Amino acid sequence: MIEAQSLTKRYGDKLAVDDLSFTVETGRVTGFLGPNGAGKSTTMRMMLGLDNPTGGVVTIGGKRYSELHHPLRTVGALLEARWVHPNRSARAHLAWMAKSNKISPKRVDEVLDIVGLSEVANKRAGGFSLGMSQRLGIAGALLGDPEVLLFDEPVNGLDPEGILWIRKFMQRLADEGRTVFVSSHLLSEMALTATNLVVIGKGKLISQSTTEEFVARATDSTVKVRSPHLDRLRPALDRVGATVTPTDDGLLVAGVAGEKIGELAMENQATLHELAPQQGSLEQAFMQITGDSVEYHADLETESAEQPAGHAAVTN
Ligand SMILES: Nc1ncnc2c1ncn2[C@@H]1O[C@H](COP(=O)(O)OP(=O)(O)OP(=O)(O)O)[C@@H](O)[C@H]1O
Repeated sequence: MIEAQSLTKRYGDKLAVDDLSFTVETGRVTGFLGPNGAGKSTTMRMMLGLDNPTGGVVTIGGKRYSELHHPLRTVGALLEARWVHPNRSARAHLAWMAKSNKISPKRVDEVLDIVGLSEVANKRAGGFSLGMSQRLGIAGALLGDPEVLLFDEPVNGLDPEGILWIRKFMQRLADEGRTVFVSSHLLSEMALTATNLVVIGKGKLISQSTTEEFVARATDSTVKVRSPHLDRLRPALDRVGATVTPTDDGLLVAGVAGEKIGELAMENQATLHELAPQQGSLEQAFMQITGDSVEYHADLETESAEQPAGHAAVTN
């Protein structure tokens, strides 16, 4: 289990992580979600003792990183910029890591096999594709057979096959009883990968819950309404304080239950052609829960513009 308590990191004037408290459970994939600059990498660096908190503490299995006797046997990490000597083979790289961490050399071939790199084990890592490099990074993280694994934006830049592989692999690690904590700014990716979510924005905790709860909380109250008499219904909805968004063929109504909308329609003699609670996507939930956070909205727009088709169109 990972536990952050009032974790804070200040860089000069910039509060990168602001009084952040959350727990990450064993045997699950927990997504660490937030837009670029939210403080995810900084938090992960503090978990790994690569950065010192300005305040608060983060522990892994009850201990700070600096207190771990064999860190690599407790926590393995794949950080964004993983350095591998380009002329070294995958096997040589892992053998060097194993040696410097007093891990049996036998483990090198085991982890190469686990990540599916056995056939290219003697090839130069410099010639590896991004997907293969990520696998090599994961092999390194697994060397000490750790209970806890941290992945910082592991699918960034990967093709669909690479993304699928990482997703399944993380699920397998969690099924083995490990704690898997994975950061991403891709909400739709997290909806498919993580059962739990820790969501942050501007260094602060926004939400900690299961992915299902996170989506349900925001989307239960959104109802699609179609009616030939919207001119009569809309003012009534406004009067009860509903948030109304016009769509191509009707309205999306938030903040008022479907039953109440039905009653308002009857009272105002508006025929209803459709009254449908919406099963929202994680993106919608995110927008609702983060409210008017400009930073998030900007990020979501960029994201939907950048994501390949099929990757963005994921609902829960
Ligand atoms: N070494 C540093 N010195 C100064 N500011 C920093 C440093 N590292 C991070 N920051 C700032 O702290 C904030 C949080 O950055 P961080 O990289 O942790 O966010 P992130 O959520 O991981 O974003 P990204 O997805 O872009 O990596 C940002 O505003 C960043 O510019």
